Amino acid sequence: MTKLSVNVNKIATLRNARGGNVPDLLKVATDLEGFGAQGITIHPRPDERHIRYQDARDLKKIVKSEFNIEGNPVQKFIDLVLEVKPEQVTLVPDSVDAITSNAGWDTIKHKEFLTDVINTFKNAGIRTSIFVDANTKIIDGAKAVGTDRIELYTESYATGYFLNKENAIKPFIEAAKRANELGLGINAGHDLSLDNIQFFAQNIPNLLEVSIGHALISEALYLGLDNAVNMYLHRLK
Ligand SMILES: CC(=O)[C@@H](O)[C@H](O)COP(=O)(O)O
Ligand SMILES: NCC(=O)COP(=O)(O)O
Repeated sequence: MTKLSVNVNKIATLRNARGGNVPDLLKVATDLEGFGAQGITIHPRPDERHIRYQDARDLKKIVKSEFNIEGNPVQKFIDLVLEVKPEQVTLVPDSVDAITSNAGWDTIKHKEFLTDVINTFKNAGIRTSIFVDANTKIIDGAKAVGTDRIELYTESYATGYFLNKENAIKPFIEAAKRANELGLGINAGHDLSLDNIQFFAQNIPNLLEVSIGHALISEALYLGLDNAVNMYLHRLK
């Protein structure tokens, strides 16, 4: 079964727009779990434009499902993750000024750095995942740096889905096949939506987890959070 982890960055974006506590991020996270979400994901960015570092500490106290913290492992992020100790940390190579994540790791070029950071987190008992493109050489490199899992960066799948979904998913099937051969766990995320999730989950063997934020929160404006979560769970069965 593929777990659904809901990324609550957009709830924090909305809250920060007025500077108060509406919507209440902690209540939303608890309610999402009540609706069936099997994980909560956050991606604090250095400018704290949505998730604040304090949110990570506060969420840790109330999240009962799997807590996943994503981000670029700059020292401030590493310190936060080691303090909060989520179940999973996902390393993402995003630049400070990126609007959103826009690339996976070059696991060959950054082999030494990734090996070092992954060791630090694994020694602290935190499962590691690294954000990667669907490329078999990069997956081989992911194995070499010692990560427990990879998170497949699905933007190209989501963009290609409406043009030709068979073509769009091909590299992801290849990448997943290699990851399975190497014993790497497989997560996926970025621009997954109610439109494209079922085809993805049906075609990727041993897909352990998807983290979804932007589309799910947008869809919930029409459907409500409870319905949106349950529609994803139904498509992931
Ligand atoms: C790694 C990934 O794809 C997501 O975490 C995405 O980057 C969400 O971040 P934003 O909400 O800042 O776009
Ligand atoms: N890791 C991907 C994630 O958390 C959510 O990405 P998106 O659904 O907001 O594109």
